[in-house]
This record gives sequence, structure tokens and C-alpha cells, in this order.
Amino acid sequence: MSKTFSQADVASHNKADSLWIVVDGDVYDLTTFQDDHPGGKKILQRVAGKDASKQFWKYHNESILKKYQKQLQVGSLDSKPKPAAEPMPVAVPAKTAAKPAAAAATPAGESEALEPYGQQIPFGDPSWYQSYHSPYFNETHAALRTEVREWVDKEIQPFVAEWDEKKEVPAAIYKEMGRRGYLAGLLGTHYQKQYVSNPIELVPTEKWDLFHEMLITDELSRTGSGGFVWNVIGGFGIGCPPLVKFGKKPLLDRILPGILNGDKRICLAITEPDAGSDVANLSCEAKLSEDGKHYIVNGEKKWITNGIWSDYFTTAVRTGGPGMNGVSLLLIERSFGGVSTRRMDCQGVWSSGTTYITFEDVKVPVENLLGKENAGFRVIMTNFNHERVGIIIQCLRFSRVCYEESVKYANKRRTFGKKLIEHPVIRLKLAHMARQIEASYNWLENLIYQCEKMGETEAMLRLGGPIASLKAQATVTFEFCAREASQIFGGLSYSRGGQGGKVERLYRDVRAYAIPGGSEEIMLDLSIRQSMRVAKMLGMKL
Ligand code: HEM
Repeated sequence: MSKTFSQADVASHNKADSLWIVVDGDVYDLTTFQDDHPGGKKILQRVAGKDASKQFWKYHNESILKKYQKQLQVGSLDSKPKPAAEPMPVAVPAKTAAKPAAAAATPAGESEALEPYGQQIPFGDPSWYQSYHSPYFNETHAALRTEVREWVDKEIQPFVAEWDEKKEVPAAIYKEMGRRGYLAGLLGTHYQKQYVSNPIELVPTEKWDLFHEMLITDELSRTGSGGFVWNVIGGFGIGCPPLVKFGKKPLLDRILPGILNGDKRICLAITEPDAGSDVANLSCEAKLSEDGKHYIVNGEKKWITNGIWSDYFTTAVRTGGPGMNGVSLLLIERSFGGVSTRRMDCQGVWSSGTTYITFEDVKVPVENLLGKENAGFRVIMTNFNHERVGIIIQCLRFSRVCYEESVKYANKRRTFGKKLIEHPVIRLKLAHMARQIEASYNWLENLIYQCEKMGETEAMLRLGGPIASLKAQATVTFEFCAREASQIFGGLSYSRGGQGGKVERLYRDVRAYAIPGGSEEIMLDLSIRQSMRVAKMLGMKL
């Protein structure tokens, strides 16, 4: 915005028919906007021609400015200080700068503390953002983090509430996930460079690890919308890994480039109206045709994330007898015909496209079998660890969002003559949120490191229990933080949108995390059962 104005210029636009205000040194023309202003036009007319920064920040958060800037800003005050080159938020002496020159990355385990990054609100971001030493993160992670955050802050955050209400995210955002090369790195495997035309540039492929994947999910979750996160990685993150790991090469060569480049969408179809956590009892049937060339699929799937937009469905079907040994996984393509999808109305994650699917005599070539016939249960179980880790990452960032929003609000809202943050009862709420977030996040880092180091089978056996336990821990933490944040925001988090909008939305999203991917009850029971079983195999002495 190149135009500059003096205070006197702005002061001359002090009427309803020409209404300018200043916020943080920038000048906004609200003449035509005033009639649409949700807070009313009179309130704007009272500050016409004046610096209204104080009033603005009392009623809005930062995403409002980002959203309306292009439309309403006409320039800046001539007295507005020029932005400093690269602000250093705090004077923590950091030894290593976050260089985009990722090729020079320090190996994980030897990295020194990185530059402080973000707003430096204690516990608002993971500790490695605050120059804590970490064996897991190095310059490649820092560079990728900056890239994702800039995208989210500019192109996503200001519009998320709107998309949630519309129950849809523009298709261009998903395409951009592919164009940026992110999708090829979100599969719980090494980076799938061979299948993409535009691999990620900031991180050399051979240096890609699960912490890069983790931070993309984590940064996307700063939007405070489960619906948004599930829209862009929900179906993909659980539907695509079985294809990559168990699909036959000709199938991969044919469809994977389209998926990873963001042109085609894929989801995971396991849950049925009658089989949720009890996967072994699913009934969607796939019968081999007489010539042995096709499976004929008939059945229903329910609560399938992204189903309405998907071209491909990684589908659990019954090819054999009852129980887990009769289950297979098929890659069903919408273009085969016989696939119908309808959107389901749900409590939360509105923009994720939760779907009811019916398969009616769908003819699926045997080449689309993923893994071996009747051995699909193991594939599904392997996939669960990746799915649950994704849920944990999201829940813990959502918990941070609840906490961070609360800290910001508690520092501006005044009651009984003081700021909320000055009331011990509010600080206690924040403290209980922070301690649960940090404890859970540190366990998460440890488990991701174990996933990175162990082979897939070892990880499935040895980490299944702890990951299940942490999934329950993360969803309980999320529920707690959403509730406490809501108490801090009061009425603002009871109505939709506005300053408490993120908290209100996340509160509605909680159940979408506590139930799918293994409910809290099943996770906790499994965590002990499986851990005991594995420990026994490994020589536990009681
Ligand atoms: C660039 C200028 C402004 C824009 C783009 C803007 C935009 C908005 C929007 C979108 C809302 C709906 C709630 C939300 O999403 O946060 C809102 C609410 C509101 N605005 Fe503004 N506004 C501006 C300036 C102001 C100013 C200067 C004041 C006060 C003098 C003000 C007072 C309010 C109030 C009282 C509400 C209702 C808050 C509530 O529901 O709790 N706005 N504004």
C-alpha cells in the first residue's frame, strides 16, 4: 500500500458519507463497509476520522485485518514507522540461524537451538520455537515451518471461519497442497519424490523425516479448524498410505501422480453403519466374479471423511469368512460406477465433508487389491498408528490454539477493574492447560522418534499401545482446553464467529477426535492390553 496520508487528511473524512479510520498506522476507508459492519455503523461513525486502534483490538482479532485489508485499506499514515528488517522477538542468544539453505542442515540429534520463531507466548508453540534445544528439529524443519506458516497466515487463516460455515474449502487450497509438494510427504513413509512433478525444495528428499510431516500437520492445525485440516489431509492422510505401501506398481504409476499433485482426491472407507471400532465385523462384501477378474462390491460406509469429493476410495471389504481373516482392502474408483456419496450433517468438522457411501454392484478389477486377499486387517491395523499420530498432532495444536487464544484475550479483557490474566483463577486455568499440552507433546515427540527409528512391523507391535494411550491423552487434553478456553471467553465462545470463534468451533470439533480412530475407551484398554502382550513376548518378568 504505497499511499501515505497525514493525520489531518484522515481527520477530514469524519462523516458517514466519507468515513476513514486508522488502525495501527494504516488508513481504512469504511464508507461503503459501514452498512455491512456486523458491529453496527454508529460505532464506526463515532470514531470516523480518528485513530481507532484501541477500539478495534478490543473487539476483533488479527485475522479480521488480514481478511479485509485488501478491500478496505487505502494507505498508511506518513508517521507510521517503517517495519524493522527482521524482528528478533526476544533476546535469547540463539546459536544457529534458521537457514533456508536446507542442504546445510545439521543432522538430527546434533542440532543446536534454533532462532526463536513465532509470537513467543510461553507454551503457545512447541518449545523448539522458543530456542529450546531439541534433538529432533534442525534448520530444514525451521525453513519448512516458516514456509507453511506464511501460507497459513496469509491465504488460509483469514477465511477459515467462512469456509467452515459454507462447509467447503476452495478446491484450489487442496491443489496448492499438491503444488507445494506437501502431499508427497504426508504418508508416514519417506518422501515420494518419484511420483511428483514438483517435489518440496526446502528439504532434500533424503533428509525428509517424520518430524517434517509432523510440523506440516501442526502448522495447518493453527487454523483452529478440524474441518479445514481434515479437508486437506484427512482423507488423504489415511486413505493414501495403504495404496502407497500395498498397491501394485501399475496401479501406483497410473493414479498416484494425480493424487500427490493435488488433482485427484482419495479417502479411507472402513467404518460402516454397524461397524465402527469393531473393524473385524464389517460387512461390505466383495465377491470375486466367475472369471476371477473383478470383485463385485456391495455395501455401505458411514462417517467417511472427504468422501463427497473423492475420486478414489481405499475400502475395507469382506472377501472371506467372518472375523478379521476375511477382510481385504480394495482401491475403488468412482469412475467404475455404482458409487453414491451424500454429505452427512455432523456436530463438528463441518468443512471436512463427512460422507455416507453406498456401493452397488461396483465392478473392481483384481489389480486394485491392496496387499493380499483376506490379509487386509493387518494393513488396516498398520495404518491406525499413522492415523492416530495425526489425530494426536492436531489435538495438541488445537489445545494450544485454545490456550493461546485464551492468553491473548485474558491480556486485553478487563473485569472487576483488572485484566483477566490478573485474576488467579484464570491463571490457574491456563496453567492446567499448559501442563497437559507440554507433557503430551513431549511424549508425542518421543513416539514419533521411535516411529522414525523402528521398522514398520516393530512399530506396529511395540508402539501400538503407547500411541493408543497418547491418542486418549491428547483428546482428553483437547476437550479440557476447549472447555477452559470457553469459560475464559464466556459469551464470545458461545456465539459463532468473532473473537471467540476459534474456541466455539473447536469445542464443536472435540467429539470428532475423541470418537473416531479408536474411541478413548477403546484406546485406553488397548494401550494396556497390547503393551502387556508385547512385553510378554519380549520377556517381561512379573
Ligand atoms: C477495518 C475496520 C473494521 C472491520 C473490517 C471490522 C469488521 C468486523 C467484523 C467482521 C465483525 C464480526 C465479528 C468478527 O468476525 O470479529 C465486527 C464486529 C464488531 N466490530 Fe468491527 N470492524 C472494523 C472496525 C471496528 C471499529 C473501529 C470498532 C469500534 C469502534 C468496531 C466494533 C465492532 C463491534 C462492537 C463488533 C461486535 C463484536 C461482538 O460481536 O462481540 N469495529 N467487526
